[in-house]
Amino acid sequence: MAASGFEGFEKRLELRFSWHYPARDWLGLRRIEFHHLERVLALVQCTVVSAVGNGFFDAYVLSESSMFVYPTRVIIKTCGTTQLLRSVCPFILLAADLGLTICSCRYTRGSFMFPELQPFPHGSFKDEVSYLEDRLPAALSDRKSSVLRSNNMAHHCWHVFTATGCARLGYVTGDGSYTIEVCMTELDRASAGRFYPTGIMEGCSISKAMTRATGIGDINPRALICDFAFEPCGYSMNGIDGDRYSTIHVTPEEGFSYASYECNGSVHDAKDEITWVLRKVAQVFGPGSMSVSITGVSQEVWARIGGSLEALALKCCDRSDDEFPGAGTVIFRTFTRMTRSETTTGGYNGW
Ligand SMILES: C[S@@+](CC[C@H](N)C(=O)[O-])C[C@H]1O[C@@H](n2cnc3c(N)ncnc32)[C@H](O)[C@@H]1O
Repeated sequence: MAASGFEGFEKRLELRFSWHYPARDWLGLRRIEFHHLERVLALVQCTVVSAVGNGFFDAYVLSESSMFVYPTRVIIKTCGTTQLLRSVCPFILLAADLGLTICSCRYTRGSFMFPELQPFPHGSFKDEVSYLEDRLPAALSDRKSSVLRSNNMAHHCWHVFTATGCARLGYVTGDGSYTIEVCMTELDRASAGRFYPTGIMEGCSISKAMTRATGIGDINPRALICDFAFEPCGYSMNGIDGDRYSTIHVTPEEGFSYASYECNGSVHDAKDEITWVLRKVAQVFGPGSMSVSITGVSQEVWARIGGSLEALALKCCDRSDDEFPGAGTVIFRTFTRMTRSETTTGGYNGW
């Protein structure tokens, strides 16, 4: 790995809100004026590079990853040396002005490639947790922080903090919805090379050409894609499909290559939909290592996903699960590319 480079691993924050009775309107947080969002993002140290919305939510591609604003939920994911947690207090205040009270907070991230470059409080998980503990209202009393470890790949640990106020604040769990977060490193060089603009792409939008040429556009053909190509390399996209979002961010530079995929879904979706999606994601990037974290699905769904990645020569080398009060179970798996001998001898080590 390079001594120093762009930090691809994102920090992700999800804040959910409930209405003060009797206030309620169908736009909720989507009423926050754009200049207020820009001020919050300035604190985090990133900007909006493009935006799209539908009847359910607004999706923003940021200079460092993405933000999704639903009527009662905001998801913000930022990479590099951004200070994501500085957005917590402003969002709580902006929501309060609209009659919304925070009822849950979830913060997740992988292990940084260059932790020494992270500004406070992101230099350590302990500082991040203290920062959140100090700023969240006491009513979010069910709290837990945990690091789900990968024994075989020390650089693929999953850091999770949750705080909920449960039913008394209107927070609902167990509705069958889930979120998948995928982090991939050591991207196949040919695949990573497609995220550098080339002369062949002249004459049409570079980002659209990347979406098409890489196969990203086929992951969910129903989704409206808002994509962005960085100079001299790099790519981000948000997909919107009804109330579902998906997002991909790519750092293609050799030595610290990284790509992430994230989407939300429901256990009531077609049985093999998520399996197909993850297979396609693995095919697009050809990662040497891949971690998958899911909140809200059963072990049975996991077994299907694992079997399908194995068929792409990715073996599960670690598993770690943890229960979070009021927030459900987080399942974390890490995979590595099989060696040639493992693929020929069927080296699958079980799920
Ligand atoms: C696509 S952005 C999104 C970050 C995402 N979390 C990731 O690393 O996969 C990161 C890539 O864009 C490149 N890049 C170029 N200009 C950038 C900018 N102003 N801000 C962030 N990334 C930029 C980086 O070198 C890197 O390859």
